[in-house]
Amino acid sequence: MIKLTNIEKRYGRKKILNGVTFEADKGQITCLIGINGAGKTTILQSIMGLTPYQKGEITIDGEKLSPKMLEKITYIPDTMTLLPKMRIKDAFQFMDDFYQNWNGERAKEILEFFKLKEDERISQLSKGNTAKVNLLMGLAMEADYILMDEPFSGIDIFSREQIADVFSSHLVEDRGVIITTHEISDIEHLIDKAVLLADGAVKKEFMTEQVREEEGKSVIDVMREVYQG
Ligand SMILES: Nc1ncnc2c1ncn2[C@@H]1O[C@H](COP(=O)(O)OP(=O)(O)OP(=O)(O)O)[C@@H](O)[C@H]1O
Repeated sequence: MIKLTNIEKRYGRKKILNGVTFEADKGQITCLIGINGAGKTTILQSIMGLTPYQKGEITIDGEKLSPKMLEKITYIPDTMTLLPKMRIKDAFQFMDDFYQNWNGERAKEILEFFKLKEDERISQLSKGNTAKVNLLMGLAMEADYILMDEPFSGIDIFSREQIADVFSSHLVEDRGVIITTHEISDIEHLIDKAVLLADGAVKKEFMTEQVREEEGKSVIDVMREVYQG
């Protein structure tokens, strides 16, 4: 489990996170939901130790962040980090050379799933295919937890559907996934837990199925109550 307790984060004098507390379990997809600037990326970066926070605690399977614990997590940012000149197969080779927990078989499996060709150059990928390659690079790492920043943002409906299919496949099954979004409607059916953010804090955290079954509400219904009510 990834557990955040009372995380406070400032950029200069501006408080971005003001006591963020939530948990993300293995075997579940947890979705951080909030408007642009709510602090979603900052939360993922804090978990990864990429940005310092001033107060609070983050633990992974009960232990504090350390380089060893970070091996359990893979972070998929919302921007392409591979060199534009590379072909997909070069990226695979690079990962194989430098990362012990790179699973080349799985990378090829996902490549086929997305119907991408390993000869394609990173610079020539469409926006949707860029998102798919980003996702692929993260999912092919042997990690217990996957953090993904806006994996569905700005891409067409067909690419979104393909990406959604990966989320409900064995490629994600046992892992703990945290994804961020400011647009829940397309992915509501995929997520197990929703964490609603506003004003630097968690306004509500709930299991989507429980709320659906016990209260007959969708995630969007709950969002309306929290953000507009
Ligand atoms: N390096 C930085 N220096 C100063 N302020 C920053 C920095 N990075 C982010 N911020 C501010 O922190 C706040 C939260 O940003 P963050 O990117 O975490 O939000 P977000 O919820 O991921 O937004 P989006 O949906 O647009 O990606 C914003 O007000 C942003 O301007």
